[in-house]
Amino acid sequence: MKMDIKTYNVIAQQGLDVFPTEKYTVNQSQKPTALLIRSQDMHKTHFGTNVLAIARAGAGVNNIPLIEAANNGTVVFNTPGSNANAVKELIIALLVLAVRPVVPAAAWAKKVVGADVSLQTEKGKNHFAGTEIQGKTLGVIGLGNVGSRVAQAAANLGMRVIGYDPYISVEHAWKVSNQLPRAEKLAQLLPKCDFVTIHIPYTDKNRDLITAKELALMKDQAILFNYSRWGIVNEDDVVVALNQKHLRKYVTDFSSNKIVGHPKIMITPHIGGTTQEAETNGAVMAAQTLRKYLETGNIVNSVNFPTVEMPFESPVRMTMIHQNVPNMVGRITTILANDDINIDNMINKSRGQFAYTVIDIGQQPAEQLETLQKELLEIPEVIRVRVLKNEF
Ligand SMILES: NC(=O)c1ccc[n+]([C@@H]2O[C@H](COP(=O)([O-])OP(=O)(O)OC[C@H]3O[C@@H](n4cnc5c(N)ncnc54)[C@H](O)[C@@H]3O)[C@@H](O)[C@H]2O)c1
Ligand SMILES: O=C(O)[C@H](O)COP(=O)(O)O
Repeated sequence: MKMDIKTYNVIAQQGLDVFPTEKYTVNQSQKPTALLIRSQDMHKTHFGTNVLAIARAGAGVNNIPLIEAANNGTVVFNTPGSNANAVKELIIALLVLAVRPVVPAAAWAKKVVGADVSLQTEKGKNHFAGTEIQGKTLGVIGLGNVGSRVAQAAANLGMRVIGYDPYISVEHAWKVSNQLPRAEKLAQLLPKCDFVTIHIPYTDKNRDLITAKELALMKDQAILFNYSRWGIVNEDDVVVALNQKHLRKYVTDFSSNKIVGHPKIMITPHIGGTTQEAETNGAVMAAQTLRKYLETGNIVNSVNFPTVEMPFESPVRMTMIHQNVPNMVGRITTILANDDINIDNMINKSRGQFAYTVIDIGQQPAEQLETLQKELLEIPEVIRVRVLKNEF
């Protein structure tokens, strides 16, 4: 039977082309095998136990209930870095647009008409003087895929850059230049910066990271950019800081009733990752990750399960999603031993309260595999058991 992939949001065709039609259908079943999504709010969208995996083409996964999905036996993936360049380029453009009145100048120039249009337009330039970003200080909160690129690009343009990321991964720590000054605390970064840009995930910990207290620490007339998510910046406090003429501008990808229409707030409609290149990268990466998991059980780029990669060399593979409690491997292998099944290869890894075990075995009659699957599912802590046939 073919596996069905259900899509939500706009998914680039190049991503859908990753699924060969001999094995997959797209949006053809009421009970899809997996979901391929972008910002669809999965907290409000029901997905059944038929859903083995959800791939988010993009970075942010606050739209997906990760623990509930794991308890449902659903592995969730994202596509780290797939749209980071798109966001980087936009932030650089917005930094310039925040200090050069390009948009109002162009709007004004459009309205100048008449025989002496060239002269009149030229005369108007004095009303549209700006400043430069070179030599100014940019604070970058979060030095992951987006933040590290923004920091490097801004430094290349002659800005002084200060980074802040107390949780930086080893991978990103290597990517960020060791010349980049880092703040140990947010309170050290904020008073030094003319611009502050935020590139962190929305989590419970990061809710209201920027409130009146942090805004008060910012330099007078500083400009704040939020291209991360709603909720990280307290909008009531931002409006107060703008009205008190302390903060100069707030530039964000996320609109709301609290900020829309404010003269010092520039809002874009969540377009940070909306370029053809980023949409293609994300869709292809998500689709490839899904295929790998569906066909081999291997997990890469998951946000609720550990990375588990083992070459699929035996005729049959059993994968088990279970709670991370003692003696699971013992109980699983005892069932196999009782059924007289020899293990060719196995791996077990955990992440938080969940774990994943992969066991490769020789060819077995279909009925025996069915019985084995049932027996393994009888272990109360086992959430899902899959049996995969090696097709290569
Ligand atoms: N506007 C858009 O279209 C758009 C596009 C891409 C990403 N995003 C948002 O930006 C976020 C970051 O994207 P990314 O690809 O760089 O993710 P990433 O996972 O590569 O990097 C996030 C970084 O933030 C750091 N971090 C977490 N909490 C922090 C905190 N309190 N202070 C400082 N650093 C902290 C982490 O250690 C990590 O290095 C995403 O989660 C998403 O919400 C938005
Ligand atoms: O987290 C992300 O990757 C961005 O916010 C992009 O979201 P989108 O795929 O809905 O444009």
